[in-house]
Amino acid sequence: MMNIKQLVLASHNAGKLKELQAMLGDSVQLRSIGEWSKVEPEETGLSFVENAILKARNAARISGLPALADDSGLAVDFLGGAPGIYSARYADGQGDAANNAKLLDALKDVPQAERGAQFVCVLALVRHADDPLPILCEGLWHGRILTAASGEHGFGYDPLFWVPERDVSSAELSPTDKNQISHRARAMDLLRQRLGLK
Ligand SMILES: O=P(O)(O)OP(=O)(O)OP(=O)(O)OC[C@H]1O[C@@H](n2cnc3c(O)ncnc32)[C@H](O)[C@@H]1O
Ligand SMILES: [Mg+2]
Repeated sequence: MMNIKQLVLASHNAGKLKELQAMLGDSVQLRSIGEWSKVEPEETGLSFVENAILKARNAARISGLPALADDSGLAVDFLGGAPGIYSARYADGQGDAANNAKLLDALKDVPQAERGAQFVCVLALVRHADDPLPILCEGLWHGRILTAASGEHGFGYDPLFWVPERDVSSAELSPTDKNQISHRARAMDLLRQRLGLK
C-alpha cells in the first residue's frame, strides 16, 4: 500500500482533526485544508460516502497532496435516520448548540426505548484529485439520545449521545476513551489496516 507521511484532512472541523490525529499517532501528519483555503465545498451528495469522496477530491485538488475526508453524522431511529448527512446543517447552519436544541425538541416526549440512534463516520482517502479508487472505511456507534445535554468533552452532538457500554454521554467520556470506541475510531481502525499502519 501507499507509504504516507503527510495527509491533508479535508475538514474545517477542529474536533475531527484532533480526534483523527490522536488515532493516527506520530506516523502520519495531518494538515488541515484550512491552511490552503477557508472555503468549504458544498456537500451535494445524498450519502456519507458521496460527500466524503467529494470533500477528499476537493482538498487534494487544492493542496496537491493525498487527502483524507471524514463525513459523519447522527442517524436517529425515531426520525427515520435524520438528521443523517444533514447533521451539521440540521438547524440551518446555526451551529452545534442550535442543532442539539432542535434534536431535543424533535424527540420531546419520545420514550427511552424509541430513542435509539447511531453515529456514522465514513472516511475517504484519495491519492490525488482524480483517484479512481478512493479507500472507503465506515464506522458505526450505537447509542441513544438523552433527554438533556450532559458533559463537556468532544463536540457536536456528543452531550446528547448516551453510550450504552459506559452509561455516560459521549461528552462525558475522556478524549482517550471516546477515541477507542467511537464511530470515528472504528472507521480509522479499518483505514489503518488498509494503509498497513497496524
Ligand atoms: O465537513 P467538515 O468540514 O469535515 O466538518 P463538518 O462539521 O461540517 O462535518 P460533517 O459535514 O461531516 O457533519 C458532521 C456532523 O455530525 C456531527 N458529528 C460528527 N461526528 C461527531 C462526533 O464524534 N461527536 C459529535 N458530533 C459529531 C458534527 O458535529 C456535525 O454536525
Ligand atoms: Mg461538513
